[in-house]
Amino acid sequence: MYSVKEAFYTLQGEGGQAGRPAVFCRFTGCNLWSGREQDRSTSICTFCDTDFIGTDGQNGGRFKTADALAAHVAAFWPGPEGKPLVVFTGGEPLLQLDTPLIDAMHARGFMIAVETNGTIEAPDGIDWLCVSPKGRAPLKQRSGQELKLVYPQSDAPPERFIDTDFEHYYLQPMDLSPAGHDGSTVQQTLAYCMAHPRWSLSLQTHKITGID
Ligand SMILES: C[S@@+](CC[C@H](N)C(=O)[O-])C[C@H]1O[C@@H](n2cnc3c(N)ncnc32)[C@H](O)[C@@H]1O
Ligand SMILES: Nc1nc2[nH]cc(C(=O)O)c2c(=O)[nH]1
Ligand code: SF4
Ligand SMILES: [Mg+2]
Repeated sequence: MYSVKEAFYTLQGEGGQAGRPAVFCRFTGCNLWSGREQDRSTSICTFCDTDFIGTDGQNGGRFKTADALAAHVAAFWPGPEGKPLVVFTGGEPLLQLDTPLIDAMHARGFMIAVETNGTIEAPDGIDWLCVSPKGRAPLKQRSGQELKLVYPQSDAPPERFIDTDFEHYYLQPMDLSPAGHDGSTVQQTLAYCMAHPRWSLSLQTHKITGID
């Protein structure tokens, strides 16, 4: 059984695939925060910008089989043009994404991208793995296509992650508004990138353009 908060067609907003049309499938639940505001400040991950509780979002639901969920996701791709892309996110997608679902998406011609916090080792077969380490959480998944660290995090400085094996290294400014703070972290982040040029800036472009 898979629990999905929401599924929708949009553009990937972040990282190395930013701008690319994709179907997003957001799984319910996370291992680093309950999703309840009263637990935010005492959680390992405190700055999350996402509602991942329940199955009540747009096109959300519970799916008994990998094939049923793959068919649901594939139905949002608009037609035969281009290589279809699905982004599995959450919550924490690696609590639910498994080999049968990977195989069912590949069987439908999809490239599979995943956004994970890196605390759970990824299954084989993911085509674009984005790992985004969180605070003091141990990093188990140390390779992939991109490491995309939200910056700044006092418990997770960029220096801690240079001994990993990713094709691309991004710093993404922390959006402080979900936790009720104002102020921009963009200038701090671009200054760090310019001083440490192994890192590139990732902006959350969907928030700039106003899409999901
Ligand atoms: C909501 S998370 C879901 C996937 C997974 N649990 C993770 O943390 O990578 C999706 C992406 O949004 C990023 N993110 C979450 N809250 C953010 C915030 N307040 N500012 C900037 N990026 C944020 C995460 O680091 C991650 O790269
Ligand atoms: N457009 C868009 N791009 C995204 N990239 C990662 C997202 C996520 O929440 O995982 C996200 C999202 O929520 N929307
Ligand atoms: S690990 Fe990801 S989904 Fe979980 S609370 Fe943090 S940003 Fe949100
Ligand atoms: Mg998001």
